[in-house]
Amino acid sequence: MALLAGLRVPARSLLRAGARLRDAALGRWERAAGGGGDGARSFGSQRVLVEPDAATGVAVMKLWNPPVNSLSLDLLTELVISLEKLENEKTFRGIILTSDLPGIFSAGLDLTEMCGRNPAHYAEYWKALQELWLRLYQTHLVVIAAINGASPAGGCLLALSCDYRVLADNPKFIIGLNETLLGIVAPFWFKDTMINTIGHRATERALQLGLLFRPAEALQVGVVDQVVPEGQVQGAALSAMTQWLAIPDHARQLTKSMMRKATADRLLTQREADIQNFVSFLSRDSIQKALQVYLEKLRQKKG
Ligand SMILES: CCCCC/C=C/C(=O)SCCNC(=O)CCNC(=O)[C@H](O)C(C)(C)COP(=O)(O)OP(=O)(O)OC[C@H]1O[C@@H](n2cnc3c(N)ncnc32)[C@H](O)[C@@H]1OP(=O)(O)O
Repeated sequence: MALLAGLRVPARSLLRAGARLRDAALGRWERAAGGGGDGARSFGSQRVLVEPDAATGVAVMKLWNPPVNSLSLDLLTELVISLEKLENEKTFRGIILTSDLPGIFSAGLDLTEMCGRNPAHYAEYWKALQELWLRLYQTHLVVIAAINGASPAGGCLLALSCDYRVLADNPKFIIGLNETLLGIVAPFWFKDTMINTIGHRATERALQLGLLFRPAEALQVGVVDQVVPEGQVQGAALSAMTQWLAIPDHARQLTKSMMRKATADRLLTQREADIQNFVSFLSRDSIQKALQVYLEKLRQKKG
């Protein structure tokens, strides 16, 4: 709780109010001044701020969906649009993906999109998630995750879909695919993305146990490539970017495609079936109950 003009106001409400104010003030991020170097203007949407630097060809993409950057339908849609926009600009060769919320990279899929809705909504939501993953995983741009906060489940998937991961060293910044802890199952393409990063055995253990790794463990198992002190994440990501961008684009892009195509194709060939699986899984009473109990626990945590 925080004290405001003699009233006791929950800290979270203040954060939300502040968030709304900032949103209004920035006019959906379309700031005339722009944050990018070389005269490039910031652009983006309500939940995704893009700071392009035309001089280096690198854009910093910041997630901002308070309170925890959960991957709501809106955020997924806005991410796809921002990514597509950068891909279509010849000037850009790399993206640093990070969060604009303190202490949170992304809390993963938005549980409120998965609870108490109708099958059509679940289908639309899952299709949007597939869309984002397919685009992020296969983009010809170099994408480096500057993970400056907790990154469970879908948040971890986002990071794993990038080319390189830098994590800030804070024991609260856990990362992993913890779906089993919620009584749900990580889909095959989440699993494949992790296998491609840390191997089969480490993935099997991580997925069955729903492991959320602290920075040192995440580095050891290979979920992230680098751990740096808090405050140095973006700088370290930019340094890593220099190395990636030193490679001729065509050679690196063809290699990326060669490494990732089979995994992406596996989803592409069964997209509709994957949506139907998700809808029917989520429509089970037992799953709805498990998700509601989990969400309730999260809500009561601070009480
Ligand atoms: C069925 C097929 C499988 C699909 C695959 C699923 C993938 C997923 O991604 S499922 C989502 C998994 N995510 C999690 O398990 C993370 C849950 N959240 C947390 O552990 C924590 O919130 C945190 C570590 C990310 C941040 O902690 P903290 O800063 O202490 O914030 P609070 O826990 O107090 O949460 C604040 C606020 O946000 C709500 N919330 C948290 N996570 C989610 C979420 N994933 N979706 C929707 N809402 C979320 C939380 O309930 C609080 O709400 P209020 O009480 O209304 O303020």
